[in-house]
Amino acid sequence: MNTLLRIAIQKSGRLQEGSLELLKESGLSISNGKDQLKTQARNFPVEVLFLRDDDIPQYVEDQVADIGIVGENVFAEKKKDNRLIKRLDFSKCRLSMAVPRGENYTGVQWLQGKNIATSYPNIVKGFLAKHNVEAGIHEISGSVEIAPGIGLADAICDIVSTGSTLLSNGLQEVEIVMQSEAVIIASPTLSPEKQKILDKLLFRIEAVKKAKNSKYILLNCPNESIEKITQVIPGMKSPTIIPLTRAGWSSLHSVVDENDFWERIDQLREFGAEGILVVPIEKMIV
Ligand SMILES: Nc1ncnc2c1ncn2[C@@H]1O[C@H](COP(=O)(O)OP(=O)(O)OP(=O)(O)O)[C@@H](O)[C@H]1O
Ligand SMILES: O=P(O)(O)OC[C@H]1O[C@H](OP(=O)(O)OP(=O)(O)O)[C@H](O)[C@@H]1O
Ligand SMILES: [Mg+2]
Repeated sequence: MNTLLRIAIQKSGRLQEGSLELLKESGLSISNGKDQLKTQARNFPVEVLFLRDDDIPQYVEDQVADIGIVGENVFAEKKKDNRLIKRLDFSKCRLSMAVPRGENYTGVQWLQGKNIATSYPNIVKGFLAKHNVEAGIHEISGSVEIAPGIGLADAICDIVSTGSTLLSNGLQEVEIVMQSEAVIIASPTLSPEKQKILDKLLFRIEAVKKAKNSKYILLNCPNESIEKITQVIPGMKSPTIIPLTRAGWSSLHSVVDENDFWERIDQLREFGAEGILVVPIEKMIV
């Protein structure tokens, strides 16, 4: 029988779309019917399991799944026998402490002797121990932000992204406990056949991730600026230079990092670049 790598992803929720999109952009042809909990890629030796995200670390530890995509917060909370093998740049959020607005929060010591509602008791325990604070932990599985308002707790520790849930529940964020994003976790041991499939998949994922963080850039510039512009956008090896029919001018093609994109554009314009075109890159193999 042919070996299949089993990948567990969230059935529905905040991670589902990003996880499926990543696998599809990596060239895997996957059909996901509404109530389908298991499917095999048509063109790659992979089987996808659709599960509750909280259960994924256990499935990976038990080797029911070989790898899984979860939030780093869930990986840290569950403390299962999993390896974190790749950060994926989506579902970015933070796990934060929040207290009712209007409370005079003076620092972590404020939490001493208080009650904290959270779905992440292990992470909160670790945070409190690190700061030598003793507090009660009230574990609830959802709608955590409601807890102070109904007298269930003095503070909460939950996921924050835009902060709008905190705002609409009259809470203020006071401590960032951890930053999180979607990650790939793997069981500690994989057979050589499965490891080979995983390596192939990780290579593709890296190409997709790099492409998302980069843009292809084309511009026209006077020949005397080529050297300076090359220093600003060196590209993968070096830019491509194509002479224009207009004497003394060239077209320069390169790759630019999404993160410092606007800064680079300003520098390029200073050096006389004109007709700048910026286009997305679909895959990038270095
Ligand atoms: N507002 C947000 N912005 C960005 N990422 C988020 C946000 N909320 C949650 N996440 C990330 O997505 C993960 C899944 O969140 P979701 O709310 O879908 O979980 P859930 O309700 O526990 O789902 P399930 O039904 O699978 O148990 C979280 O563990 C976190 O890493
Ligand atoms: O800072 P914000 O942008 O408001 O996001 C934070 C909220 O997002 C998540 O809940 P979600 O909306 O996924 O609903 P859930 O309670 O069903 O998990 C999380 O549990 C927070 O409540
Ligand atoms: Mg869950």
